[in-house]
Amino acid sequence: MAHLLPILVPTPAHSKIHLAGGMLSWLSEQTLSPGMLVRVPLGKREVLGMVWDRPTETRDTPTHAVDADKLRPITEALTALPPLSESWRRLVDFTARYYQRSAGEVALAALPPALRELSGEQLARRLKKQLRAGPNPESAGTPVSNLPTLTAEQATALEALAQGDASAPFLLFGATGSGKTEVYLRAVQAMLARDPQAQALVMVPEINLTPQLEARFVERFGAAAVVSLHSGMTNPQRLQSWLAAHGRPTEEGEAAGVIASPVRIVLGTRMAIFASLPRLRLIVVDEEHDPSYKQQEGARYSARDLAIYRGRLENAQVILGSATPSLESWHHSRPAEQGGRYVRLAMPNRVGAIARPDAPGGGLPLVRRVDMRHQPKGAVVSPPLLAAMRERIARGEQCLVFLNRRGYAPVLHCAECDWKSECPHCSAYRVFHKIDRTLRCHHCGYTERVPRACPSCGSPDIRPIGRGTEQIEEHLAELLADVRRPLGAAATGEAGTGGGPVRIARIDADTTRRKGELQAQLAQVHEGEVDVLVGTQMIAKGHDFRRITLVAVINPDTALFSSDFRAPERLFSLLMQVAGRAGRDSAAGASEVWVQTEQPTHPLYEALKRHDYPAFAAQQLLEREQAGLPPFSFQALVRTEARTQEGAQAFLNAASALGQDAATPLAVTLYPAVPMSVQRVANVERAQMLVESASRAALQRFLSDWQATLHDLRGTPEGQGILRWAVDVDPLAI
Ligand SMILES: Nc1ncnc2c1ncn2[C@@H]1O[C@H](COP(=O)(O)OP(=O)(O)OP(=O)(O)O)[C@@H](O)[C@H]1O
Ligand SMILES: [Zn+2]
Repeated sequence: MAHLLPILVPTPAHSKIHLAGGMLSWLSEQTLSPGMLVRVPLGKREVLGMVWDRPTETRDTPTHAVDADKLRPITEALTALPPLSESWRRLVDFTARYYQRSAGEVALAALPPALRELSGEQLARRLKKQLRAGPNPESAGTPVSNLPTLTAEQATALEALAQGDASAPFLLFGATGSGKTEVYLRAVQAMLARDPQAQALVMVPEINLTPQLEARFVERFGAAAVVSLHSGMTNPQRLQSWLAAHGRPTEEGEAAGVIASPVRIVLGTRMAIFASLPRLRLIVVDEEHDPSYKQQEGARYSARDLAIYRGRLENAQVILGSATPSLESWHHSRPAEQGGRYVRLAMPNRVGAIARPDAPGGGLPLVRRVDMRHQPKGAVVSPPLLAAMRERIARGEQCLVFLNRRGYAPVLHCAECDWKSECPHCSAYRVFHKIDRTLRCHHCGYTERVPRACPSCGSPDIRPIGRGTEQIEEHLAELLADVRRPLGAAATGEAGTGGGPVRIARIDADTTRRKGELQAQLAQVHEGEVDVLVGTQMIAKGHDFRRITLVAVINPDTALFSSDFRAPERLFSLLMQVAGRAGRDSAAGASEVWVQTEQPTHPLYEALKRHDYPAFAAQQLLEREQAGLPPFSFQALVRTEARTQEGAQAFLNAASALGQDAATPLAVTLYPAVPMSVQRVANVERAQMLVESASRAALQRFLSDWQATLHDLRGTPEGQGILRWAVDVDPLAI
């Protein structure tokens, strides 16, 4: 007898099936349990699908009308692969519901792309191969012997973690260099020892931090115990990691779906939150405040927030770690009497400082502000900063110069006619890159040779305005041309280049395009072959540089005046992170952070000077509360793209008018449509509309009812001009 199976398939975002949750029905001769992969005919194509749970009254997955004549059989079932777990499926359901997408889209996007290509037979062969070749991950959890002695702060935090249960997530609030990674390593170790089957998931915000983390975990637990999952991997590599984490069927129990030896530790970026981890017991989210945890297309999920949800589903302990937590997480970790739900663990001191209690400020660098209003006009690097850098270099120490803007200059300008290097396709300027003499749009990629004369009036007097990392690198080379590296053996690096000229290196997206370049450049810094490192936020976070004793921030002020209410939070955490790269080796002399600013008394810099995140957070939260902003309210953005700005806004305003009756009783506010801050990209006009409520439940309720309205609008005159629209729940950039 044939069985009727509900199956999730990937569906185009605006189709009717999508609205129905992306679920359709097919016939199958075998009974297949939910979570199994199948290949099914869909229209003229054949696609990968996943058997899903039957909708129940309690779960409001809409049922798709079944037309008996049109029912088709599945092509095949990929029975070699054990089904995805119940809690994995509930994670997908939740993600789809919360972020207003279809479960089909979320589920299929969460699988490694290479799975889509494999037939049942090919997959079975792969699994057999992996079974034969695979190491035995069960041997993991017995780490190397000579572990560092824990600091008192680390020991206290670990004790609390050991006593905690999965019901309350932890926020590990640890200064930069306080040894948070060691806490993660020990927490994972303890979990693996306690439960011989347990799996741990450790997430970092950026791919460029995974090799470093992987090295530390592999060193501790052995290569067999660890796999990585991130978008920098090839499809076959990703499939292999994914299968290792999912576990294979035991040789005897293939049909029974018995899983053997899934790998114990998965390290990854945000996508790893959807890894199949059938025995997940611990989730670590490092640098939990980082905006990279938010997916910016498709289902716009926050991997940090999903970690909390998944922890609850799987009964797994969750540890969020940061020196500058997101204000949301900070607020959740207020004392329980005040309604806090997370447990806050503080590690205010650096590892080195604990060994040397005389070190001031917990071993954190001294922050100095340079008032740029009192410096020579036009100075890019102020004289006192330059003098300090020369001194450091002469002593064989390294300096890091941070500027969050790549290229040579953000604009090229004609003094004669006021022409600027605007992008013809975007409402933005093209950036001047001197190295290859190009003008490049950082939004659409449009690139041209730099003109010899002004394209508008022909004047040869065209000049760069403002500066990027390329220019700072060039400028510093001139300013430091007469400085020699010291001759002492300790400071000359492997290459023995003492007495030679100063070495300046630049690390940003332009210097690290090719695979391996970033790692090679970082290695040079670690080996002491570089005296001055210039870079963007790419070098600001996470790296454990041992010889940097001076960090300079060239021009952070612009972020103080942004219209985005999260700009100060982002700036503060970026500055704390970059400051955290200085003086990580306690053996080095006192380290410093120099901030060049025209607003030296700004409260943000005052708090930075004291390394006082709690004071900064308290002040920001007070402002947010008074203004009714997150975390005291909940937001979603609807974004549209159209050929004209009027078209983009017309859709939003029509949607708003149609939603008003439902919004009012729920106390949901619909704001007017506005152009996005970069209004036009690649000749497409963009607009957005904010939806806000003091209640998360009310906002959710409104959005899910409103979805159908938005879908239907596409067929009306107001919807005609629209190319795309999307809902972003809990948006990070407004
Ligand atoms: N108990 C310890 N004893 C000696 N060294 C330690 C100890 N714990 C950590 N370290 C070392 O201290 C340095 C800083 O630790 P780690 O990188 O874990 O800091 P972190 O808190 O993650 O910093 P950041 O937030 O800046 O990334 C590392 O080189 C690490 O090996
Ligand atoms: Zn452009």
